[in-house]
This record gives sequence, structure tokens and C-alpha cells, in this order.
Amino acid sequence: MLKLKIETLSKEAFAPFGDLIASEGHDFFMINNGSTRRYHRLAEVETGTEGTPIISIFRAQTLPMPLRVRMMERHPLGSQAFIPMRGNPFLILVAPPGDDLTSSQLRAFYSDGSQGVNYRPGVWHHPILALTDPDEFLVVDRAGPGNNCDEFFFADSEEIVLDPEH
Ligand SMILES: NC(=O)N[C@@H](O)C(=O)O
Ligand code: NI
Repeated sequence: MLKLKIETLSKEAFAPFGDLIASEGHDFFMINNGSTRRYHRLAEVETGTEGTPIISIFRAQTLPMPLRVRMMERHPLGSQAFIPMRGNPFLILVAPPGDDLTSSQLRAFYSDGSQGVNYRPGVWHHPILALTDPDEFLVVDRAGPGNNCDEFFFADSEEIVLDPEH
């Protein structure tokens, strides 16, 4: 059985998978006559030449935990950002882009609820892993032509477990 280690989310740790969307620890400049900090260009929205960036809200239910991880997905044509709208912690499960996904590449992270993430195109990720039921996330991703969602299923013989309590 592979019990996934849950790492603290940071800009550096998440860099192989995309961008951390958080004000903490990020540069800013003042706008609005000095009343507002602008944490500028935290992430880039990628939609390819034919796509359109869109904003949606995901109202997610929690999955039974500990979770048996059976699948991952990726969006080859565009990025996908998840920003927590209610400040609740949530989990992120990712793996580097590529066609030969193996469970040894999986990386799990814990967001404290003040941090969002932006998956770069092609980065493998598990569908949203809310820890509060329900929870809401602002999602910025791509609408447009072409297949933008590949799924990968691990073999039944692979027992991969994600346990937020450990
Ligand atoms: N399918 C969809 O819109 N959501 C997934 O991409 C996800 O990452 O949750
Ligand atoms: Ni996705």
C-alpha cells in the first residue's frame, strides 16, 4: 500500500506543477491611492490559441477519507486554477506532466485555505479534494474546442491512500 505523505503547500514545492495563488510571502505594490496592495500576476492563465479563459464556481462535496486514489486527470490544452472562496483548507494531489504516470510521481499538498493553485497545462491532478462539505472554489480554466480532459486510472492492484489525518 502507498500512503501518500501530505506536504505543506509552498511556491517552491508546487513549482513543478504550477503556481501558488497566495498573498503571504509574495511581493506587492500599492494601488488605489495607497489603500490596496496588488499582489500582481500570481499566475498565468493558459488557454492555447483557440481557447477562452472562463471563471466558474465549483461547489464540491467531500470524498470519504482516507481516500483510495484511483484516478488522475489532466487538461492538455489549458491551465486550471482553484481558489478557495470560503477560506477552508483543502488537499491537492498532483503529478508532473507526461504520458507515463506512475504512483511514485504523486505529490500531495495541504492548502491552509488562504492558498489557491494554478495547474499548468498537462499537469496530472486529482479532482478537487474539499475537506469541508460543501465547499466552494473559484475556478479559472479554459473553454474551447478539442479534448481538454484526459483521465488515467491506476491498476486495481495499486492501493494508493490519501489520509488527511496522517
Ligand atoms: N472536470 C472539471 O471541470 N473539473 C476537474 O477538472 C477538476 O480538476 O476538478
Ligand atoms: Ni481539472
